[in-house]
Amino acid sequence: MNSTDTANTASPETGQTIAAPDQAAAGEPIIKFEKVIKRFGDITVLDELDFQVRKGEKVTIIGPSGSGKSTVLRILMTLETINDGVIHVAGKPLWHEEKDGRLVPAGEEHLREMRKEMGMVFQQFNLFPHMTVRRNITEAPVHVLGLSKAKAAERAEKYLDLVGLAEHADKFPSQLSGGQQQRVAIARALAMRPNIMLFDEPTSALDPELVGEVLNVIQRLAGEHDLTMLLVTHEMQFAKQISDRVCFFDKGRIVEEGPPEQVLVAPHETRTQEFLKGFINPE
Ligand SMILES: Nc1ncnc2c1ncn2[C@@H]1O[C@H](COP(=O)(O)OP(=O)(O)OP(=O)(O)O)[C@@H](O)[C@H]1O
Repeated sequence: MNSTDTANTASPETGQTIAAPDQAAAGEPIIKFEKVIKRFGDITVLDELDFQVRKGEKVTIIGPSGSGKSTVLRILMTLETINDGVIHVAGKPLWHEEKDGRLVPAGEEHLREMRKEMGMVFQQFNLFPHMTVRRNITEAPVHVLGLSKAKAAERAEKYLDLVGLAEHADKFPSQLSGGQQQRVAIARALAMRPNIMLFDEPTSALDPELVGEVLNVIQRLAGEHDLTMLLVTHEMQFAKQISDRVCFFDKGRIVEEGPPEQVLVAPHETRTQEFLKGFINPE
């Protein structure tokens, strides 16, 4: 199928036929959710979600517990499937692939390729405890990207330096503070050179005095013009500083979105106003 063709597609889970959008047209957003439905049992977590992120944009998702924020990131990272709808990442369907001119549910190889677009930083760091910091960072570049050990080690050094941990390469995660572990996790994600970085409440497992060092690293990354960032956080002041756009999620839909000065400081929607009452005003 060329870039102007359209085709009918089967939903990855239901097999239902859905219309396929145009591929990779110029100026397309790097992330595009179209009428995405995600259910866990009887609960509809994403309810026909339409959501887009442009290349290089820094977008923060806020919202009450259970509103589907983490699910959006986990679906992008292919850790959760979708029940219906279509997602495009970098102009390609994420959960579908082309076969004989039709979009069909994606196979493992397609998902593996698509994952290379994204790096994710989790709440709980998720480092390999039995590997040194260096090995945590070189593992995927060697085994997934096929880099030589020497090249991967060079990369690890570069990104450890970026997160201010160059001298800790030979330590094990248990020898580091939570803030340092999270910075290693950021270096590990960056070492795959993703176009998109996903952050899922990266500071919520940290003691308050360790939050700043992680936010500083993320803030520095936000200065990277080409890196697209999608961040779930409850750090409203931080969201205000780094975001081009803030999306307020509730019950699997975007209730309000716009520049941080609007959504976080002078929200239009009552639900956004109610939610933000629980936080210190980020003005
Ligand atoms: N693997 C799963 N199995 C069953 N239910 C799940 C699963 N993952 C998430 N859920 C449910 O989906 C809903 C949305 O979860 P999600 O983690 O996306 O919310 P969230 O907005 O990120 O919330 P929080 O701020 O508490 O992390 C919740 O009701 C949650 O219990």
